[in-house]
Amino acid sequence: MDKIAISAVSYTNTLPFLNGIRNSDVINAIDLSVDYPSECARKVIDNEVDMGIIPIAALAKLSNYHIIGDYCIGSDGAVDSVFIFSNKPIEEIKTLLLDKQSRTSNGLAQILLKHYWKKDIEVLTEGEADAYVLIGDRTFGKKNKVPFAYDMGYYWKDMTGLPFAFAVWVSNKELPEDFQEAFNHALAKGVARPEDVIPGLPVYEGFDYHTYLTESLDFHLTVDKRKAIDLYLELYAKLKI
Ligand SMILES: C=C(O[C@@H]1C=C(C(=O)O)C=C[C@H]1O)C(=O)O
Repeated sequence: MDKIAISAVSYTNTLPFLNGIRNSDVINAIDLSVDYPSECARKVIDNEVDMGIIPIAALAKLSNYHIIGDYCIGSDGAVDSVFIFSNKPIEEIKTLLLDKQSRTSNGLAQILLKHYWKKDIEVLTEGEADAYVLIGDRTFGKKNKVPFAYDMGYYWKDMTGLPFAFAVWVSNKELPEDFQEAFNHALAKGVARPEDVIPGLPVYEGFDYHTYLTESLDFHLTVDKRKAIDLYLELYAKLKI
């Protein structure tokens, strides 16, 4: 059988998964690329790959998809790498710049602004704005340096009482059952030892990888995270985007 083409997120949050995959025989059955999340989504949507860990917002664009395995990039409250950063309090912002690398958090920011902060703002994809969305490693250590930082995992939990799944493993076609099992087993091995990926990572002042990987991130795709995905997709569908 041809190798299964997979696009994985290129951020630290996915390193435990990649560690599990690379230390398992499943690596011989796949063709792996790493991309930023919106590009992972595009590759799965355009059928350039068979599977990826893709932003949940992209599920709205897939007519036929299969969630693979029991893991996700998620959090139960503050995640420490998905923010709205701003020079003024969020109550005062009028414009929001989106992050080209994101899909879920771009939608989440708009959901929170509408339903949590009850604000109608203008959304920009280019140029200067009062506030901006930023995700992934580019946020590390930034929350103490920017005047206002809003962790979207925290505000989602405050609004809904639910944890959140930012990205899930998804295929755009039915994949063999034995592959799915082996892949899920590799992911399980990786997330059982997330701290194994820390040695050698770049240092960011005020950012602790151990806390991030073992406490802030929560890789288990639980029933409540699946509820959060359904609720997010319902609210996302009602945004004017
Ligand atoms: C926790 C994170 O979750 C992510 C956020 C995503 C998005 O906004 O589309 C997609 C994948 C994840 O990388 C992060 O990027 O820091």
